[in-house]
Amino acid sequence: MTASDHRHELYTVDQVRALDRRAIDALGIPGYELMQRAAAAALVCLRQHWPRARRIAVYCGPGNNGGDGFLLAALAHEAGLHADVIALGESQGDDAVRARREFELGGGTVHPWQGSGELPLADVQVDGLFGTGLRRALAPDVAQLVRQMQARGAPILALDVPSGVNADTGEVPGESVQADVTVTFIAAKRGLYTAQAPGYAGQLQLEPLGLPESLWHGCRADAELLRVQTLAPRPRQVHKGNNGHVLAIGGDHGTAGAIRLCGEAALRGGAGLVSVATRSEHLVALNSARPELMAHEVNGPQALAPLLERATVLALGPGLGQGAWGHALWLTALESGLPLVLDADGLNLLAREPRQLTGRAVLTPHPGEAARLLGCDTAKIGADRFAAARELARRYGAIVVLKGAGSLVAEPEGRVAVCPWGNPGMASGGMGDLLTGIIAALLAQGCEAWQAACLGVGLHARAGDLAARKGGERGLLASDLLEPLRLLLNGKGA
Ligand SMILES: NC(=O)C1=CN([C@@H]2O[C@H](COP(=O)(O)OP(=O)(O)OC[C@H]3O[C@@H](n4cnc5c(N)ncnc54)[C@H](OP(=O)(O)O)[C@@H]3O)[C@@H](O)[C@H]2O)[C@@H](O)CC1
Ligand SMILES: Nc1ncnc2c1ncn2[C@@H]1O[C@H](COP(=O)(O)OP(=O)(O)O)[C@@H](O)[C@H]1O
Ligand SMILES: [K+]
Repeated sequence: MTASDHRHELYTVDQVRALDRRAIDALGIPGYELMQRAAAAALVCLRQHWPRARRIAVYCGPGNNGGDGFLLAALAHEAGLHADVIALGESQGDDAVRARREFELGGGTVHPWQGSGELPLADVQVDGLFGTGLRRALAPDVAQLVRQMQARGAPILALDVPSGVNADTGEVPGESVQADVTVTFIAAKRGLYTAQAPGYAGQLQLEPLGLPESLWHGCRADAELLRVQTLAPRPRQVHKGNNGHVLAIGGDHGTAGAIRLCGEAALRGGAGLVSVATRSEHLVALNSARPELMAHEVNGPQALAPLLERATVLALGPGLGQGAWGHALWLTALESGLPLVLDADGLNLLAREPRQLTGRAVLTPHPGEAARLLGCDTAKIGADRFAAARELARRYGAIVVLKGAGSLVAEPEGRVAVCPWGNPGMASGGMGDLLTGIIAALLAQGCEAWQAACLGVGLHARAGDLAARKGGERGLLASDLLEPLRLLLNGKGA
């Protein structure tokens, strides 16, 4: 295995620092050498993305991220590019000071940033302000610089991390550079893939800097990136009874759409049979819109009982409401002990009446629902989505999908996977109902809860990307994902 095989592993900032230290102390590669390798890799990346660039402007902060910037500017200058360097204050630390001197010895001039002023013209701007050392929101004068860089309009290559993004959590506590490309060094930082970071990192490129495999021995990643996965082909002789029977429960007065989308997604996700337990007024519409769904009038727990006997998996919550009807069905469904996906009001009821879930259970909260389940505010969830997802999984004894850009899948023992797909077109009503149905269908076909959640989240997000590629992000409807979902599930359309 080579270092490049670690690109699906995600690390915390502390872990990346430990890897840096190990490269220096155990492998004997000086920090300055790593900085030189980072600068050289970044210049290659810059020239690959912008082969016609002749003038670059490099913005350097006081730490080692700035050091990377100075050395990149020195290399660019040697290669015949015009490189302007703008520095935030004095450089700190031996390597950064030496890098700055190297640039100056090569004939370069460093322009200190005075808090205001014109920025140089450039074909590409390089962000070497802050990397993994960012510890707080950018100060007003730095935020002003970032706004001016952005207003310049030239594309931005961020070194290691877009300045302003917390590489551990993906949180952006104030202003941040919005990069077109981020070239990140040695190991993938987990925070670049979730929360607000995906909106700032642009295209992510990992450069392992030629470090040997032995660097990773004994260093476990904190999380992993989801990979493209599909199910094995179906055996020729299967019948519908082999593919499970999903019972979708929900659709109180006025919310028929949620349970219909969930049921349709379960069908398109490959469940053998899908029943819907809902209010009587929805039956005609459900039957005529999607005759393959078996819609049942359920007035209360007694009518639910025979449906529970036939079901193998439950999708509990879309449009369920939190009134007496929804609550009674929720209790009866949970008591059945069937494998289930719990979403929407199914989660809100769980927040009201907390309990450990047993057996195969997947919870799919968005940050608002997650906050209710943990008894905190939504901002706290966004401040560390990794911690929130892990705590939810532990507290409720279930697999948890924390939705939103860079959805996380967490299990009670602490394993976390991050979804690199999906797009802002998916920020529209009904998308979550679809995910519930897909995961339920995968459980029904025999997947374990972790596998169903990972595969379901990946298929849902990739279906969203495929649908958006066809017609654009704005105006994307949840039901537009159903056809691409079917293609991807069968290994087509990628
Ligand atoms: N080590 C290695 O082997 C390798 C490291 N590499 C590179 O080094 C980077 C990490 O370097 P780093 O640790 O020096 O941190 P960096 O991101 O430059 O920032 C620290 C400085 O910023 C300051 N500061 C922080 N937040 C601030 C704020 N909001 N507003 C204002 N100031 C703020 C902070 O000040 P302090 O908080 O200490 O007061 C300190 O002065 C890494 O991302 C990669 O690019 C590569 O070369 C490969 C090998
Ligand atoms: N900006 C985005 N990038 C990627 N995925 C997104 C984005 N916005 C929403 N999604 C996905 O769409 C789904 C929305 O779910 P949810 O908020 O429960 O919607 P609803 O309640 O309307 O069904 C989630 O799977 C979420 O991860
Ligand atoms: K940076």
